[in-house]
Amino acid sequence: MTKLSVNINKIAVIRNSRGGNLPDVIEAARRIEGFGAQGITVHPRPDERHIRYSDVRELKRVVTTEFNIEGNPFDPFVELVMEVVPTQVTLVPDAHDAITSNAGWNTVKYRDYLRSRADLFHSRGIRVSIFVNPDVEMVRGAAECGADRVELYTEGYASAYPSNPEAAVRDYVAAAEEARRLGLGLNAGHDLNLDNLRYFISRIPFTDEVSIGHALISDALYYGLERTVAMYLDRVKG
Ligand SMILES: CC(=O)[C@@H](O)[C@H](O)COP(=O)(O)O
Ligand SMILES: NCC(=O)COP(=O)(O)O
Repeated sequence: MTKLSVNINKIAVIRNSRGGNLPDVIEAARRIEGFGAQGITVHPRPDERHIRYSDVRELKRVVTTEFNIEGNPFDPFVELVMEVVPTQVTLVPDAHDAITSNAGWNTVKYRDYLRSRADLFHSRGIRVSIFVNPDVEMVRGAAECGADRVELYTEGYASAYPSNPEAAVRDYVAAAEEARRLGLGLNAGHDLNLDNLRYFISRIPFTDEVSIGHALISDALYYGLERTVAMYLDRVKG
């Protein structure tokens, strides 16, 4: 079964636009779990433009499903994750000024660095996922780093899907099969949405988890949060 982890960054964006605590990201996380999502994802960025480090600490106290923290393992991020001890940490190679994640790791070039970070997180029992492009060499590299899972960066899939779904998913199927052959778990995320999600899952049914934020929170403006979570849960059934 593929789990749906809802990325709540965008709820924090709205809150931060006015100061105060509306909408309340903690209450939103509680409701999202109550509506059936199997995980909560946050991606605190160094400028704290959406999720703040203080949100992450508070969320740890209320999240009862899988808690996934994403980010580049700079020292302050590592300290936060080691303190909070989420279910999973997803290592993403974001530049400080990146608008959003725009590439996976080069797991060959950064093998020693990633391995040292993975060892550290494992020492607290935290599952480690490494964000990679759909490239079998990068999946093999992630295994060499000691990752438990890879997260396939699905922006390329999402942008190519409308014109040719079969071509869009091809590299992802190959990367996913390599991950499975190596005994790695498989996550996927970025720009997944109500249109492209079912096909992805139908082609890679052994996907362990998808993390979805931007489209899901946008859809919630049209359909409401409860109905939107239900619609995404329906899509991940394949
Ligand atoms: C890792 C990833 O794919 C991103 O989608 C990210 O988690 C979203 O971050 P933003 O909400 O900052 O765009
Ligand atoms: N790991 C991807 C994620 O958490 C959400 O990405 P997006 O749906 O906001 O593009």
